[in-house]
Amino acid sequence: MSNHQIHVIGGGLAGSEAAWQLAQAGIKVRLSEMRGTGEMTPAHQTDGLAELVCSNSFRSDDADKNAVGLLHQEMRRLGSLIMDRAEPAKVPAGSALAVDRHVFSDGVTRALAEHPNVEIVRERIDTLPTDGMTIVATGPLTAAALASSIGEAAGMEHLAFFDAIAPVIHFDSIDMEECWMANRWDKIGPGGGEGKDYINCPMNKEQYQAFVQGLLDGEKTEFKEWESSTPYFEGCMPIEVMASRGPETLRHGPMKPMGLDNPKTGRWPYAVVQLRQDNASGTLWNMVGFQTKLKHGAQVELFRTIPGLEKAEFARLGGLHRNTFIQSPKLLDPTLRLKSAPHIRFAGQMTGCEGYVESAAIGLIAGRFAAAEILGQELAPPPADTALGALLGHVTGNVETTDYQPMNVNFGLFPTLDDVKKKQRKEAYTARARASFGRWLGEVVEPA
Ligand SMILES: Cc1cc2nc3c(=O)[nH]c(=O)nc-3n(C[C@H](O)[C@H](O)[C@H](O)COP(=O)(O)OP(=O)(O)OC[C@H]3O[C@@H](n4cnc5c(N)ncnc54)[C@H](O)[C@@H]3O)c2cc1C
Repeated sequence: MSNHQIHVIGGGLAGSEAAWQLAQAGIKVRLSEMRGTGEMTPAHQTDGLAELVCSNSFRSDDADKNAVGLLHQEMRRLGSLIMDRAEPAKVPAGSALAVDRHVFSDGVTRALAEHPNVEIVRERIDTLPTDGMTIVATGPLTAAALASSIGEAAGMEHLAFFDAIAPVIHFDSIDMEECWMANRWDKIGPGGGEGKDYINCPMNKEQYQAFVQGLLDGEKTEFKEWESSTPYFEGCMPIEVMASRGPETLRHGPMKPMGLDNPKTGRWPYAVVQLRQDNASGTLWNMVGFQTKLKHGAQVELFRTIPGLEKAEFARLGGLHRNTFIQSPKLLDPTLRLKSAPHIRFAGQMTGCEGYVESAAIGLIAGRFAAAEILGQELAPPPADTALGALLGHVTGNVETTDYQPMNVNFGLFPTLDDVKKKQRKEAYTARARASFGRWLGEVVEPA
């Protein structure tokens, strides 16, 4: 079958889902996957499509109280292959959806191999196609030649080789009695304002020393050899690496107290942890300079010792891995097409979503957008108050971020519901999303 109508590059979570959506819409797909030719990414271990490279969990399956559970539900309503093949591969994991990774990957591979509209070709693609409709879904570990071809098309400065990420916290879990808003030296930023852009969490000497010790002692994620060859970005050094350089290093770096008068004491604290607004609505706040490779459990335990963050809820925890992603809000249009070359769409983690489910979800909607385009139909993006719409908004720039970084789906990406009591807010978000998603589905034209 060489008369394909679309070329999907990468048979991971996103590419498999995109290919499935297209095939189900009656479109002939060529799906190129380099594994199976003797090539391997540094993290994959098999030739199977949609291989899960690390944990075997799709996280919470609770569609009433959890944003990723809601995303599962929306994907199921759209006939997701990933969600469908997860079902028979399920292993017990409480309220989470976890799978036997081999059963799961075999199921996805078989479904695509048996589909009459899909041709799976084991080949490595080294350059972005100059014509023909294409979806690029080659993931965070995109092979080097294609990564540099993408860099040329996207502008090299837009292709990030990402290393460390800092945690992001839900605003309504921060104790603002303990913290205060201020800029260093009360400086007014370029965007104007009152010089009160940052949330500052004060520490005394004992708290600081215990915190530094906690960083040094905390359990770290071990990295494979390949990660040691990926250089850190300037200014993106993991915090525990800085802490290991000396007890005062952090007090002269990201935890510097200078110019930050605590209104309770009228003096600078011994050290300060600063949080910077991460989204336009102010529901998410980023821990400035706190990129880390501490294990997730160790991060939660240690960061909750910071005054004001005792009850912090994390929208994202810090992490470190090689990650190729593009500055999607700048480069892509609302249907994930590269503005400078609209025959190319991007999908999956390449677009700056984070996680298996999110990558598959962006693959799903990229497949649907491409199918609609080929069939001459209109497909409006899902509404911003649905999980899929909120995630797509993060990727395509409907939600403004001060610094575009990969992110899991979470309620902080949804339009706010301030008039609902905090206890009932999660259910209110999901109820609103379900109604909105249902209305949108009503408008989606399914192919005959
Ligand atoms: C080390 C590591 C650990 C992770 N752990 C987790 C975790 O525990 N939980 C979680 O939710 N997420 C995790 N992630 C994130 C996870 O990888 C992604 O969320 C998800 O797999 C991305 O889906 P994707 O389809 O975008 O990319 P992938 O699933 O990586 O698929 C991309 C595919 O493209 C292929 N490919 C690459 N280059 C080419 C080329 N030039 N030509 C042809 N094919 C190519 C690859 O072989 C691969 O099959 C981890 C990521 C990494 C790197």
